[in-house]
Amino acid sequence: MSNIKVADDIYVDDAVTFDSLNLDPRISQAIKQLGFKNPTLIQSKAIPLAVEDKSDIIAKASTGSGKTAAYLLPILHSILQEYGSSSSTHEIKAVIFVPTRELSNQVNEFAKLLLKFCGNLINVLNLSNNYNNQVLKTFLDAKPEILITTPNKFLKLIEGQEDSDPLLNISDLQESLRFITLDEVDLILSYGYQEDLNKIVELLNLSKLNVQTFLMSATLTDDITVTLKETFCKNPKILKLNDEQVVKNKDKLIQYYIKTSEFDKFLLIFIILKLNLIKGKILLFVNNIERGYRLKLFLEQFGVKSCILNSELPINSRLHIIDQYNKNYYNLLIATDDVSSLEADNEGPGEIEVNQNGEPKTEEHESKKENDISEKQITKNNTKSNTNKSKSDKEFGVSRGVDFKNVACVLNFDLPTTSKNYIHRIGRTARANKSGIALSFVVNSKDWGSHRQSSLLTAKKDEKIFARILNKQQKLGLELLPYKFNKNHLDSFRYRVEDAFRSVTGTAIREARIKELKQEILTSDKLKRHFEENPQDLQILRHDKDLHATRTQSHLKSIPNYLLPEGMKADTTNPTFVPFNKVQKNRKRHGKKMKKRRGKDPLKTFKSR
Ligand SMILES: Nc1ncnc2c1ncn2[C@@H]1O[C@H](COP(=O)(O)OP(=O)(O)OP(=O)(O)O)[C@@H](O)[C@H]1O
Repeated sequence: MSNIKVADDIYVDDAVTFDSLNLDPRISQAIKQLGFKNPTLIQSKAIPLAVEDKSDIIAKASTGSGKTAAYLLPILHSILQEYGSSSSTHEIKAVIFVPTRELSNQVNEFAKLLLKFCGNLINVLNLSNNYNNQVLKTFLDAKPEILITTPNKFLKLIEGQEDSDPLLNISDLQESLRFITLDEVDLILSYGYQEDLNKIVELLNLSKLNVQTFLMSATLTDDITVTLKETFCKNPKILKLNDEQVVKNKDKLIQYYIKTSEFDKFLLIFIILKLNLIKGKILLFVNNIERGYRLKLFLEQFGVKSCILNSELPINSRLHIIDQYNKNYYNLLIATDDVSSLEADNEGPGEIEVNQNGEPKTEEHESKKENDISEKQITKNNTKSNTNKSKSDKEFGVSRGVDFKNVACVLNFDLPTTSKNYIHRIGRTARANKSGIALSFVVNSKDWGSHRQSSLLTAKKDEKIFARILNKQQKLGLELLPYKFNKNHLDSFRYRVEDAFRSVTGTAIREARIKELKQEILTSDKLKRHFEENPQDLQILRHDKDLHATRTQSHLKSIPNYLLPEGMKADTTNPTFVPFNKVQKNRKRHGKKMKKRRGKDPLKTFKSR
């Protein structure tokens, strides 16, 4: 059996078996091997409609409800039915559009698992891999049955570019294409791919083709549905399976919040991590890349290891980080959920949009003269953090679609800028029958801007967004609880936290960012070939190494006994008491182990070819 995670019980449709769906036996065999016993609700509804009625499908179903298989299974089954046991000629039959490279990779991996027993009958090409034109041409000439791509990449292939002719021939495609999927369709649109999609539809002359479409998302507004329906579908079946499912899941996911000032977020995260208040793996979201490094460097001073994931890192590193996180190599992943690319909430009146800096746009904001000095400075800081945006990957996204495994807690260090994105972020935990918590820091409006270095533009609207989040969750019968802790403990740690925070200067952050980038580029490009040949070496390559961009203050790494809250203090009268910072001993042993391993570090022994 594969070690792939299975969907949460609440999504599974016990009344239907995979056998009753009469899928091709080669696929049924693969499904068995994945350990999937019954289809999920969205699968049991969508598959017969797609396979037997050949209907177009528009599906709105919760995160983690198995939407990927709901469109992949009918597509694979139909191609296999057409090919039978052999196919003399390969043809491009399906294009799966995704918003991000992370998702592209995930769909690719999943499709390959489903095709395990099909030999080379159906080939899949993941276009998020950076192939050069010659290699790409060779791959495309082999006519892989399924292309997984962002709309922009696909458009380049059919339109050609300044320096190259189109790599895909439109009339061939018009002849062969049978399926189009838009996965996480609303995100595809909010990533600015609408224009690309329009051009693709026009170039392919889609309305004249006999193509079956699948439009999938967890959050799909009626407006989007109407627009897409007209452009892509012919009499689609619309399946909406969200909200009741979320409600059923309410015992598994507990949502907390803490109202705080901006600086106290750093104090809180220090306490939560250093006092081990959350058990298990944490996926922490910040709203821009600079924040991620600031937090990493801040935590590093207390000996708290973390790993960074953002759009600036090369795609190979990003995929490797997600893979290692899923294999439990890291306890804390700091992911940048770049709010400038996030969509606005479509909640009717009071709807908000976000601008380049992640600042929610409102009429009031647009017209207001920004004459508040502190606000100007914060704007400058926040803008600076985005100046490298051109170098970052537009096709990056982790709050949507990515199947992070075993996340015990989603921690919104920075609150998202829309309630919709909140739903997507918290959907990364309490998956696959596991329970989880979501904890969100909400900045009090009155405190916003009072501490310039820790301030973030998007936090100015935290209370407004939070009200919307509460409202949306309440409609689903869910609640957000205040996270209870003793506020007096904050003050005893304030001095150390301020000290550590001061060391994380703008220069330190810039240096850390460059250092990590260089490290990751080296990892990504030069070592790619080495790792292809020696996959076992990948295990040694960790992404949570200290960046050491700040002055080291070793006294900060452990908490003196007198600062610990009652109950965590070492009981010197009791010889069996295990003190809070017992890890020191293990760390030594661990250190030895690492020393031994270091000899094998491919970064140190690798010779470029
Ligand atoms: N029938 C099934 N039985 C058990 N597990 C399943 C089944 N179908 C899919 N899964 C598993 O459920 C998990 C979630 O599936 P998937 O990623 O397709 O969900 P999703 O609806 O696309 O979620 P998101 O919107 O978060 O991307 C995956 O780990 C997948 O392997």
